Amino acid sequence: MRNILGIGAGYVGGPTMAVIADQCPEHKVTVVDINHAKIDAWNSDQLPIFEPGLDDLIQRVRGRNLFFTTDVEQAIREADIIFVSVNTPTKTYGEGAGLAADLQFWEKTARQIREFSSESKIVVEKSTVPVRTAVAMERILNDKDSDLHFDVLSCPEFLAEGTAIRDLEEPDRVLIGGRHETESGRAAMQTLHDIFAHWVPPERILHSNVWSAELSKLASNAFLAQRVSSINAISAICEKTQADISEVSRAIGLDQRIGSRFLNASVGFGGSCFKKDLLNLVYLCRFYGLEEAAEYWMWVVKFNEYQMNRFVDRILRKMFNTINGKRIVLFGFAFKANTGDTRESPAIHVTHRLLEERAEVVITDPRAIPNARKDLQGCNATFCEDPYEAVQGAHAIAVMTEWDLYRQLDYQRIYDAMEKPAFVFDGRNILDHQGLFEMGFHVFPIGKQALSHFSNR
Ligand SMILES: NC(=O)C1=CN([C@@H]2O[C@H](COP(=O)(O)OP(=O)(O)OC[C@H]3O[C@@H](n4cnc5c(N)ncnc54)[C@H](O)[C@@H]3O)[C@@H](O)[C@H]2O)C=CC1
Ligand SMILES: O=C(O)[C@H]1O[C@H](OP(=O)(O)OP(=O)(O)OC[C@H]2O[C@@H](n3ccc(=O)[nH]c3=O)[C@H](O)[C@@H]2O)[C@H](O)[C@@H](O)[C@@H]1O
Repeated sequence: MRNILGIGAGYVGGPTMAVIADQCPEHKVTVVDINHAKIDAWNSDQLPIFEPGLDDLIQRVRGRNLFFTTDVEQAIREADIIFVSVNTPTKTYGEGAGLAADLQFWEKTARQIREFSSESKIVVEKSTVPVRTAVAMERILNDKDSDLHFDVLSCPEFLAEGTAIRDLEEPDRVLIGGRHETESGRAAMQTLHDIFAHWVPPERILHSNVWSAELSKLASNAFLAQRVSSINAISAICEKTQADISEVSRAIGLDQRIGSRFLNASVGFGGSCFKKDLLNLVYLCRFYGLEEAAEYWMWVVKFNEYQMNRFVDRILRKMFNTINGKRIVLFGFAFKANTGDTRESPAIHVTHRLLEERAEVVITDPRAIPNARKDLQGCNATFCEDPYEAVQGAHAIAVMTEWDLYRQLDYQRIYDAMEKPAFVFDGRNILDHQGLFEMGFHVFPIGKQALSHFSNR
């Protein structure tokens, strides 16, 4: 039996450690966090995050070989292997503000590990960190005055929210970056490999040097974000030319070199990581004097901002250049479906812009209203669980999140409840546009021809 510890009980730490506990019943897995309320929630029936399949998983393993605690000191003392999944947000102060990753939580964790350890341990970077962070960690951990030795491995996490449990149980790959050149480095990599080998086929467990593993994580998110910005750039030209983005996505996605996934045009990408990791990559490129590479990745972020603004500009233009006093209902506030997470959600930016135009903004979402309330503290938006109630007297609906629920609503009932002309701006292209148009709505999808009852004159 091994004692495995996870530090950080957030969107990554909680689900990741739960899957390890489930798949490795002979090991004891402990998860610690400095946030007491979060640990209390993990120990209750109201988990701190919503993720399909998570409740059942936690029921199965909690108290068996998975334990949540705030006792950092004891947990570190007992652990053989420590996975660190603390937050690494964009720095907001000093050198690199607005671009670089803020590693203060990571460094504090490393110092705690050193302080409370009386035996050598393996430390695994699960958090997304800048390339070469492991060197700093090794230097902090491997104090010259101590006989203890810490091997630092990079094992970046690739799960996506909303599908986290499936992604963890059936990963495309697990990446283990370590120091092949030393005996203890090789042994540490093998120990981590053996944990994942409980359920991940060996050909999907890749070994590399630490720097490649760290950089692969930033590169992977940069490519995914770039793909969304690329399809969104094509959506803009579709709207001008009567090409249809769904038809274009399908056509290009059938080329096996391109692939069909992740080609959905949208109001823009959100989530806690794409922008943060792109900015971090930009910072690193600049740090190494690669100005052109930095500019290249910066454009992915800039284009995403343009796409969100384009969406609001269109609402304004189509609603006769004024939305002052008009009730606009956002269908969805989460940054994607099947999560309550709203970090960097395009809905936040869209709400602020609509409020600047003095619209009356009403927000509905099946999971994200508690987070939306926090994001919009001090703003004049209202929240409404029931979409039918939200649309009473509304002038427009803007679909922000691709929840299935919104496909299944009774749109005739909604149309009847709204002011006329009634507008739909589908920021996710999930609704039946023709059907809505036939009911009387004026429909504005992304990257497709508008279906409007007004003549073009
Ligand atoms: N959210 C996601 O889908 C993914 C996130 N990542 C990366 O994983 C890392 C964590 O992300 P999230 O789980 O979303 O963050 P999160 O904010 O949900 O969770 C981080 C947790 O670490 C805790 N923490 C901070 N310092 C601590 C300390 N010294 N001791 C104990 N606990 C401490 C915080 O209280 C918080 O609960 C980030 O680097 C992120 O880039 C990677 C893949 C997916
Ligand atoms: O490092 C991370 O945090 C994670 O970031 C993303 O996962 P996540 O942000 O949870 O969700 P995605 O499914 O990637 O969606 C990100 C954003 O892009 C948008 N998106 C995605 C796909 C698409 O075709 N179109 C589109 O607009 C989504 O709506 C969402 O706002 C990556 O997919 C994960 O591999 C990675 O581990």
